[in-house]
Amino acid sequence: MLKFARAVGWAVAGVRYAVKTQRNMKIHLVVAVLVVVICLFLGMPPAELAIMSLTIFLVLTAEMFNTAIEAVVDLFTLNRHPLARAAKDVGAGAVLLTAINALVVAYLLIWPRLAGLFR
Ligand SMILES: Nc1ncnc2c1ncn2[C@@H]1O[C@H](COP(=O)(O)OP(=O)(O)OP(=O)(O)O)[C@@H](O)[C@H]1O
Repeated sequence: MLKFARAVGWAVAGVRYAVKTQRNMKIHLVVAVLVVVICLFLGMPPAELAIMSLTIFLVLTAEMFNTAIEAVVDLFTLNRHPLARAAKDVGAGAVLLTAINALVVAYLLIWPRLAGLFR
């Protein structure tokens, strides 16, 4: 049990590191809170809230992996190297894909409800 608690502590430290050091992670978190508030305000049903939750955590998780990749690359070399660039670019590309997915989901689930408010 103590071992599990310690592992959770290290995992939380990882999230704190990403939030502290990554400007994008802070932006993702602010946007996530705003989106959750909007979804609750719009009275979104549970199934759609679950999709929003998955979408939000997908972006945050991708940013965490991207941060880990950047740290490992920088640990390995601070010199310019095509493979270092590829690793960082691919990590950033993964975050971009999850962000595009988030836009699609927001367009499908939030936009119609918001538009409905002004009709
Ligand atoms: N060692 C390297 N060799 C070659 N290209 C690199 C290297 N480090 C970074 N780059 C290039 O610069 C880009 C930005 O790298 P950087 O480490 O500044 O990441 P970042 O996306 O700005 O991260 P952060 O969110 O921490 O600012 C990378 O996507 C990559 O194209």
